[in-house]
Amino acid sequence: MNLIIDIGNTVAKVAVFNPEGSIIDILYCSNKSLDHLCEICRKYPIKRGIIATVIDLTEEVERKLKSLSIPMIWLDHTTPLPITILYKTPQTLGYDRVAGIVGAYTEFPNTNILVIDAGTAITYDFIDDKGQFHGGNISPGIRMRLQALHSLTGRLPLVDPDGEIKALGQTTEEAIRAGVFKGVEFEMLGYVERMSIQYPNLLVFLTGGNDFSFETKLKSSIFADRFLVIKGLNRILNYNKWDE
Ligand SMILES: Nc1ncnc2c1ncn2[C@@H]1O[C@H](COP(=O)(O)OP(=O)(O)O)[C@@H](O)[C@H]1O
Ligand SMILES: CC(C)(COP(=O)(O)O)[C@@H](O)C(=O)NCCC(=O)O
Ligand SMILES: [K+]
Repeated sequence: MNLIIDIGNTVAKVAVFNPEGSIIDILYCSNKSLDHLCEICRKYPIKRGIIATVIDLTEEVERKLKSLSIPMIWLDHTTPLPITILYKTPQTLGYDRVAGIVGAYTEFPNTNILVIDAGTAITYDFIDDKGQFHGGNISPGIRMRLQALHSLTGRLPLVDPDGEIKALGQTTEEAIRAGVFKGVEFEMLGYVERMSIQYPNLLVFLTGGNDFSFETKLKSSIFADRFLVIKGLNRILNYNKWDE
């Protein structure tokens, strides 16, 4: 079994994959403590693992990871990948972005793909049908936008993301929630429409912890897969198998 650890800015995902590449278990953990790590390692016969992080690890997490008795890959810009990275600063590129792209390209090789990862931040990443990752863009996530409207203004409240999303708000709360969610939706659809013109056979993946319900025509051409990043990490781990 493979142990996959994806540490994001909000939450860590700890998953177990079987040799056939199916997810056997996945737990959401604190990215400050990896509180479920020991539990999942006791429960399954883990043979090897991979970890990708976009934050500096706490001492507690470092200690827990170093205490694992299995070989671990610490994904960085030197790790061999099944794709080509054309990004000009691979050493600062987020490993969750790399993993998401690998996950998508593994599922649909030789295809132009846009991966949208709506997490703490929202990332838009493009890989071409030759397996070359061209780069992408970074945009504030849902909670970040709600937080910014509250923190960076005098009177706006901190609005909960859960609630009705109207086309046009008629209260302050509705106006903020609609402004954030519709803003994200139109931003995403703008990327999809613009890139679909440049790459007619473009496939679009939507992943990340935020839930979206698209009410527009493009909904059909978007593959939603919450587990794209961990699937990509599993692919990278298997691509670097050393005990064969
Ligand atoms: N169980 C959860 N824990 C934390 N955030 C969650 C959860 N489920 C959904 N979210 C939302 O998704 C965002 C985190 O997205 P995700 O991609 O899972 O995390 P990260 O950005 O840390 O990789 C949060 O900002 C929050 O809006
Ligand atoms: C853009 C991100 C913050 C997204 O992380 P997440 O929202 O998944 O926590 C992360 O990919 C990151 O820290 N990137 C480093 C900068 C770059 O990718 O160029
Ligand atoms: K993420």
